[in-house]
Amino acid sequence: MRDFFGLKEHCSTLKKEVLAGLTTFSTMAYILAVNPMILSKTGMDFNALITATALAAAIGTLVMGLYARLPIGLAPGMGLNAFFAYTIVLGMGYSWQFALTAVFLEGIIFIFLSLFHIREAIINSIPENLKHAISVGIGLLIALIGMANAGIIETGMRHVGEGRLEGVILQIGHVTGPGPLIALTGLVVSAVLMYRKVNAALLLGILAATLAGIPLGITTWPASGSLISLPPSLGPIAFQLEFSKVFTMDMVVILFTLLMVNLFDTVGTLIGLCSKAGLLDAQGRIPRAKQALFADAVGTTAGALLGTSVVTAYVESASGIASGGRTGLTAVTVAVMFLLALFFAPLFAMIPPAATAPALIMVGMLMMGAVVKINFEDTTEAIPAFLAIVMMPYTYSIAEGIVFGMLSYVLLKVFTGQHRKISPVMYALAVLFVLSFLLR
Ligand SMILES: Nc1nc2[nH]cnc2c(=O)[nH]1
Repeated sequence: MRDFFGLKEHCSTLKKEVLAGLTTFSTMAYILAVNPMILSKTGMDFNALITATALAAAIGTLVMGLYARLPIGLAPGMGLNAFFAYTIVLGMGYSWQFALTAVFLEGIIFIFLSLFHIREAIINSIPENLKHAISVGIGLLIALIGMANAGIIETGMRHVGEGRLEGVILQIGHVTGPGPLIALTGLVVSAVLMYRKVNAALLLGILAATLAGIPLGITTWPASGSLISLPPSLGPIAFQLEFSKVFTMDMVVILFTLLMVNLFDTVGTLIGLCSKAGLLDAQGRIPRAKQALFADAVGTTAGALLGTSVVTAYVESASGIASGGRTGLTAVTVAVMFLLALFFAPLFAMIPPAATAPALIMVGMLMMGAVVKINFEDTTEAIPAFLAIVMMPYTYSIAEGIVFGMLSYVLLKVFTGQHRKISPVMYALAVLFVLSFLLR
């Protein structure tokens, strides 16, 4: 097993990898509660969605661990589950069965794209500075998710004179409330342990925050009184595809959106995570990229059959990488935990979202470190990098950040006479991005 995962070659140990897997799982586990909450808005069965979410995550992550052998966890993505529920079903008026069919077709197209090396060509065409910018932007985005989960920041209103109120996108939350208080407690615990080079720093921060939530009343014992239960049946949502409206313009637009967002989210996440783990090769390429993309595609296709939205590589995997995870064994641990979670749903539901916030915030800080590698002297490099960085948290989307970074890169290089620095793949992507804006 040590040879299969290459533990020695990566200077890692069994203990380190399992701990890393537990850390990543603990930062991803919220999806077991949040994904069913979002997708059930379409009328899908909530309990069946818990099982579908856990199984889809386990399948995608297992392929990542055993086939791509990378320390990355997969689960239904938070951007595309909202697109599934709020845009396709509630906005455009389609059935959830139609939306699942779109996800299924997207997964199949992805499998073909990864077989023909197209996705790798796209990944490898991204310029060096933008790759660093992607890591930094993802860091800011996941710190933002953590801060918002904990209630340290929130949307709100401010006075603009004469008793009038105006909406503000972000403001400080009630930092003395229970959520922010346990998050800040966990943050201090994690930060001190990280300084002392304790591998489990992030996991222990989550544990400390969860315990701190008991006296404050936000960590509560399950209503059933038991921490163990049998997995809910998949019956109401599995294998419910509906092919009657496949050949429509709406399906083309939906498929194009799913493909673009999934592709760039996955690509950005893989680059950011592998760079953090020190796994990129001398040319800055992802090891076993084809297999990693395949894991994503298989997870999505299986997920659609089980009854959930697009499965993607999770940026939260940075927490396990930060605690030492370097090989597929980390991912296998995450997958096993998702399978176990099927029986311990009440236990995982006990961890309040605020308690996972410290890990997300600390990981954001670690990913920000790549900022020193960006060339800020040449403005045709610095401006695209800056746009990619800030647009990720501002739009709450890794994919949008990459689009802004890549489009501005192509435009600036062309208008400053440096068009030779742009590869044909970059030109093709720029055209596709413009098209995707026009089709929205
Ligand atoms: N990369 C990535 N990470 C996530 N973590 C939670 N949701 C997502 C997502 O949609 N993409």
